[in-house]
Amino acid sequence: MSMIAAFYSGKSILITGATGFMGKVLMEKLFRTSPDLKVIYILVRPKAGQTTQQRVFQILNSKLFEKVKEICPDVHEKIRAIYADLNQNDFAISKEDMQELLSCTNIVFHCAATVRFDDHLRHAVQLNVTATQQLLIMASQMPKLEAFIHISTAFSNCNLTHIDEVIYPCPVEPKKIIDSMEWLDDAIIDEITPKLIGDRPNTYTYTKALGEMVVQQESRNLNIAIIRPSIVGATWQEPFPGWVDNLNGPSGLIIAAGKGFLRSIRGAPMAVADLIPVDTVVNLTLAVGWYTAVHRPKSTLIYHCTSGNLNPCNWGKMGFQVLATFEKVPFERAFRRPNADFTANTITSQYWNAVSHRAPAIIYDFYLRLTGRKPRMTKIMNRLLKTVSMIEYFVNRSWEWSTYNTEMLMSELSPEDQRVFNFDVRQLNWLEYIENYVLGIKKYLLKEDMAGIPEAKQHLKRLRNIHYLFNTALFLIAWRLLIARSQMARNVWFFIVSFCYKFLSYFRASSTLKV
Ligand SMILES: CCCCCCCCCCCCCCCCCCCCCCCCCC(=O)SCCNC(=O)CCNC(=O)[C@H](O)C(C)(C)COP(=O)(O)OP(=O)(O)OC[C@H]1O[C@@H](n2cnc3c(N)ncnc32)[C@H](O)[C@@H]1OP(=O)(O)O
Ligand SMILES: NC(=O)C1=CN([C@@H]2O[C@H](COP(=O)(O)OP(=O)(O)OC[C@H]3O[C@@H](n4cnc5c(N)ncnc54)[C@H](OP(=O)(O)O)[C@@H]3O)[C@@H](O)[C@H]2O)C=CC1
Repeated sequence: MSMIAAFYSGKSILITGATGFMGKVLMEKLFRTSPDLKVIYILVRPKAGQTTQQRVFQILNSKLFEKVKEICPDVHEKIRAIYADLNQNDFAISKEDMQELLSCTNIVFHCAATVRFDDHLRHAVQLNVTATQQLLIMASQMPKLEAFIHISTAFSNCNLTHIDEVIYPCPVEPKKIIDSMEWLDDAIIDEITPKLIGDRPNTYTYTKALGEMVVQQESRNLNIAIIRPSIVGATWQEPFPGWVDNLNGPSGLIIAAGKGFLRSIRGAPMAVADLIPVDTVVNLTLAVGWYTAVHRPKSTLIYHCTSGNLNPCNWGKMGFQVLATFEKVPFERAFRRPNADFTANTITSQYWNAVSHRAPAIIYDFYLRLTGRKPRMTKIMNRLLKTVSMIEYFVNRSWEWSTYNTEMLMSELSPEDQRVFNFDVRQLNWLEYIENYVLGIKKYLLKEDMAGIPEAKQHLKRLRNIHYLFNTALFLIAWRLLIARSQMARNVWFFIVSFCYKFLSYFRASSTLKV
């Protein structure tokens, strides 16, 4: 019997960010391994015209929860969706709901965050810092609370190259930042943002670092742990391989490459691609919840959930495998044939941006205009290039994260728990994982049918022919213009033509002699 699964039985668990990528996988695993848990409270806001209940209904009816519904048929009754907006005071939770949360919660998993790299500092601070502080104040009023698990990111200290499982202080105290966000206007915040974030690349990593400091400062006598995952990707094994439902991290860029929009990224092929499957992160999170509650470590432990030091894979290898998978299972209706590359050189990268990204978009928009349609490709390309510029920081560097606490925890687990809550990335086969990731993107994100693969391959063949035809035409036009203008080009041209003529005459003569 798994000790971790048994621990969560009968428990009331509060999850923030349960409608997000990681939150859904966390809920799924909890229900699947501990179907006897008492209740999962989730803080949800209405979104995109859906009420909180409709959102929960949609999640439970998704492919991800198919297995859960077999194992835990009353899953609908065990989820209690509580209306909440983490941007508001007291999260806008009603008095009755707040009372219930405070008196019943045993474990808190705090996953909610804004993960946008370019979020305005005010909003990023509100969600990643102030909301964390408020949640900790709530947690301190929960008499039955056994553990509070905060999800941070391995990149919260990406300004360093070697990162230990400790909290590094930021120059300005989080409380001062929180206070200043209340009275500074947007223009001034915009001005001071680069100075505040310093050598971090964006407001996301900066506010996640502040969030960790808040956790440390507000921990009081709570049992707290922090998990720092690196780049979270599709599921490795559970509940099935390749599940993914958003465009964050590499997923959106894999689509862009597979559809032929993305042809080049300024990135170092040898830099470590520190990806970590979402089910691995969830397994570690649940193991940490158990360990923190049962063993009550004296201080707040930080767990790095990374792959680089135990089982490294670099961007070059990853990109190569992504492209190899496109050969077998191409995406439908590609704009161009997938053929992306990592370029370390800035000038080469700018050249490819102009030739392989912007020029085809302009030509395609011209074609759309000619055929009476609305041009859209330049807009798509600009957005893609903006996204690429934001991730460049992460694909041009390697980091080293120490994983002592994570390895210590692994050794504390029973063999059964090591199997059920496996977070040992040494067992991960990258080539298989990446192939399943690409397949998962095709199935669960793009919702493309496998039956369409022959047609997709046919389409790629047509694109290849158009590409050859286009290049030949372009070459002939350029050559024709050149020989019209330059004597030297004309000389070269006559030389080639006479050489070919002599070559052919020689062969004709020698074959006649043989006969
Ligand atoms: C030898 C051979 C080699 C061969 C090589 C071949 C290569 C082979 C191929 C490639 C292989 C692998 C590649 C490697 C990649 C590495 C990734 C590393 C990531 C590292 C992250 C690490 C950080 C730490 C991790 C963490 O801790 S946190 C998680 C990370 N957080 C995020 O990933 C949020 C990002 N996003 C945003 O920051 C915002 O999205 C924003 C982008 C500002 C836009 O913002 P905005 O312009 O306002 O517009 P949106 O409304 O947001 O979106 C507007 C439109 O763009 C869409 N779109 C949103 N996103 C993305 C996205 N990603 N990718 C694509 N599209 C996206 C959205 O669908 C909407 O499309 P539409 O619906 O309009 O059609
Ligand atoms: N994805 C990754 O690569 C990595 C993620 N992380 C961390 O993991 C955690 C989970 O990330 P992930 O699941 O990928 O992120 P998602 O963007 O998928 O999910 C974010 C969650 O936070 C919720 N949320 C955001 N704003 C509010 C709000 N105002 N009120 C209530 N809920 C809100 C979202 O709700 P809604 O659905 O309503 O928007 C959603 O449930 C985050 O803390 C992130 O920093 C760390 C490393 C890597």
